[in-house]
Amino acid sequence: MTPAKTAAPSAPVLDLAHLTRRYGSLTAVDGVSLRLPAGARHAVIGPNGAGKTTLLNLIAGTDRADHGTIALNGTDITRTATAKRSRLGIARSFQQPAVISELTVLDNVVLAGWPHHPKRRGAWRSPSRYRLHTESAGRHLETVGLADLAHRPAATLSHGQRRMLDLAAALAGDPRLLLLDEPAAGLTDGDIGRLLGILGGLPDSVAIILVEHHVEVVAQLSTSVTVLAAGRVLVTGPTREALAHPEVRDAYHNTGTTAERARDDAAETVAAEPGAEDPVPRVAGPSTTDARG
Ligand SMILES: Nc1ncnc2c1ncn2[C@@H]1O[C@H](COP(=O)(O)OP(=O)(O)OP(=O)(O)O)[C@@H](O)[C@H]1O
Repeated sequence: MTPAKTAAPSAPVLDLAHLTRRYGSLTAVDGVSLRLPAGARHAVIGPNGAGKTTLLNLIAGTDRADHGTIALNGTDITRTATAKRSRLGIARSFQQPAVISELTVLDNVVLAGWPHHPKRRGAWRSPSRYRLHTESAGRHLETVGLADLAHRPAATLSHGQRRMLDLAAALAGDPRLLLLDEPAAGLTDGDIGRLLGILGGLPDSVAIILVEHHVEVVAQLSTSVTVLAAGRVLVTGPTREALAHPEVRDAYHNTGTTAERARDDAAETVAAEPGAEDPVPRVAGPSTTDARG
């Protein structure tokens, strides 16, 4: 009997090699290599149009790379369909929360978790199976603080609550890798505090890649950062060092208002940390970058 092929225990949760995506003459993602260990808390930042969302799309499978490879837990998924990637453990939230307003809060999460459930067949025909789905969905709503609103139509939620529901839906498949696209966008300070608490409380079994302009969120949640500029990796390294890197500040300084704000936030955040006056910058070259923080 041939033993089943299993990934080595040390296999990174995600291994991107020379990932490239072109749209006509524009190279949106340009030779990005990145290796993330299990349980990583990794942020991707950069100016508008740097290729951050495109990178998430390539990892999730909603867009295809022209060149390069993607491995999840040691398995090549470069050509794997989006739905299968999702069943393999990749989940994502969107810049605009993907919430179905006509459904209840609970049923949004039930629906998101349904393709992942071992007893998914016939869920809508069997009350007992539907109950299994709702129990699991209820736990995710508790995680994001929406359990009390489970039976309300999603249409009645505030923007912040819709973001939390989108997060609960992403968690519904018990992902190994969670891709978050600007989860703090449009949130109040109170909502951002709640978001930080929720994401900070997720178990290490869930690795997170966070695309975020809000640098305080990046500084608090991530242990490592990749800075993209024009599709290329400008810097990858431990969060404090990456945010303090002079090229990062320059890159942000030369772009629009969001980037300038992020630069200023970064400077303040870094300055507030002990030893911040001694950053040890590390610039990533074109070779694979290990993002252990
Ligand atoms: N489907 C597409 N067709 C053509 N060009 C695209 C497509 N998707 C993205 N682009 C272009 O690729 C570049 C990278 O876009 P992307 O959305 O990944 O940047 P981003 O870093 O996420 O920006 P933002 O911070 O504004 O969300 C941009 O110039 C964008 O206009």
